[in-house]
Amino acid sequence: MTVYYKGFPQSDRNEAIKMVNVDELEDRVRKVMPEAAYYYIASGSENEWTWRNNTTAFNHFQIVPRSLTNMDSPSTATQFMGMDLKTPIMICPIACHGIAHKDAEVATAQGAKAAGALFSSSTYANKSVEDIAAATGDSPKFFQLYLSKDWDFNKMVFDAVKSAGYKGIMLTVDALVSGYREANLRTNFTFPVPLDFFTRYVGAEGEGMSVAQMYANSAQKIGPADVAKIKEMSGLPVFVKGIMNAEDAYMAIGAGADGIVVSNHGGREIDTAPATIDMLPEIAAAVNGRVPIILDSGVRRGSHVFKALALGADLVGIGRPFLYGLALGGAKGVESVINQINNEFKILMQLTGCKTVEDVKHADIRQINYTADNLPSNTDPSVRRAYPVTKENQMEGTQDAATGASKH
Ligand SMILES: Cc1cc2nc3c(=O)[nH]c(=O)nc-3n(C[C@H](O)[C@H](O)[C@H](O)COP(=O)(O)O)c2cc1C
Ligand SMILES: CCCCCCC(=O)C(=O)O
Repeated sequence: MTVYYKGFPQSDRNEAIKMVNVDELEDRVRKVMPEAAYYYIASGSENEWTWRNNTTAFNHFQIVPRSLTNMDSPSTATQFMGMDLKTPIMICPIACHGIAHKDAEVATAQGAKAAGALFSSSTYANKSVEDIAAATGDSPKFFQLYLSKDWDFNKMVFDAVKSAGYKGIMLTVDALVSGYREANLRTNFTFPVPLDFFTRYVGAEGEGMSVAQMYANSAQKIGPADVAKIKEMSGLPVFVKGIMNAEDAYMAIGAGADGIVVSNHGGREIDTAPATIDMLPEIAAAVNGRVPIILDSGVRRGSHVFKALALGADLVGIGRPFLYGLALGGAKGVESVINQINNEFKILMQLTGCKTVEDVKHADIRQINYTADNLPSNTDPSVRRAYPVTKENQMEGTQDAATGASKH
C-alpha cells in the first residue's frame, strides 16, 4: 500500500522479500519510487566510476578454498565494542529513510534488530533517536554525526543520542561538501520528508532543503581536535567515517578515535577515488589492530563481506541495498536484505573451513595478477577494465566463446 506525506508517496509494506541476490532490488525499486528519490539513492558523483568500481574491485581478491577441515555449522555471530551481533554486517547511516518507507528509520532499525545487525542512524534521519530507541529497546545502535558549524546544535545532538542509549558516534569526514551529483541536479532533488534533528533546531524552515543547502550548514573544516572535542562532549566512543588512507588513519587514532570507517561514501563524493577494498590492506596495516575497522561502499555479496573481514575489517557496512529492502518490504524487507548477504557469507565460511568470524579474519585471500589474457571467461567485462591493459593483451582479436581463449 502507498501512503502520502504532503503528496510524497511512501511504502507502507512489512513483508519479507524474495530475491536471488540483492542487486536485483535496485531495478524493482526504480519501478515504484518517484524518480528524484530513486536517483538520489542510485547514483554517484560525476561519471559514477567510483560508485561502480566499489563493487567490481572486490574481484581483485580471490578466496582460497579449504576443504579437509572437518568442520560444520559455522557461526556468523560476532562481538563488536561490547555488543553481541548475529552478523558482522552494519546498516550504514543514510539520510531520510522516509523516501523509502513511512516508518523510515524506525522500520530499518527493527529490521536490523531482527537480523542481529548493528544499526546506525544518520544525523539527517526523519525519525528521532528517541522514537527509534523506543521501538527497538537496547538493540545495538550507532549514530552518525554530520558536524555542524554550530556547537549548540552538536551539543543538543550528543545529549539526545547518549540518553537514547546509542553506543557510539561515527563522525563523517569525507563529505565536507557534496560531491558533484548530476542526478540530484537533473531531478531538482530536495528532501521530501522533514529530518528530525534539523527541524528540532531550525523549525519548519528546515523542510524541503536540497542536499547542497544541507551541506552548507555542516562544518567544512574538521581536524583531529574536533575528534577529541566530540569524544569529550558526547562521552561516547567516536569512530571516524571516511578514512581512505593510512595518514588519516594515524591522525584519527592519534586524536583518540575509538575506531575508523574505511569508506568513500558509496562513490558519492570524489569520483575516481579508489575502491575501499583496494585501500583496506594498507590502512589495516597502519592501524595494526589498535582500533576496530568498519568497511563500507559497494558491498553487495557474502563474498564481499568475507574479503573485507579477511583483509582487516571487523564489521562490514551496507548502504543502498537495505534502503531498497526498506522500500520493498519495510522492516521485514531490511531483514531479508541482511539475511541474504549473511547467508551468502555463511556458505563461504563453510567452504573455507571458517567456523567463526574470527577465523574469517585469518582466511587465505590472494591477489593474483590476472591480466586480460588470463581472466576467467565468464567475468563481467567491467572487471577487464579494472586490470592493467598491456600492449600485448590490448588486441583487436575476439574471444573464443567455448574456451574463453583470445584469438588474434
Ligand atoms: C542515499 C544515501 C544517503 C546517505 N546518507 C549518509 C549520511 O547521512 N551520512 C553518512 O555518513 N553517509 C551517508 N551515506 C553514505 C553511506 O553511509 C555509506 O557510506 C554508503 O552508502 C556505502 O555504500 P553502498 O551504498 O554502496 O553500500 C549515504 C548514502 C546514500 C546512498
Ligand atoms: C549535510 C548532509 C546532508 C545530508 C546528505 C546525506 C548524505 O550523506 C548523502 O550522501 O546524500
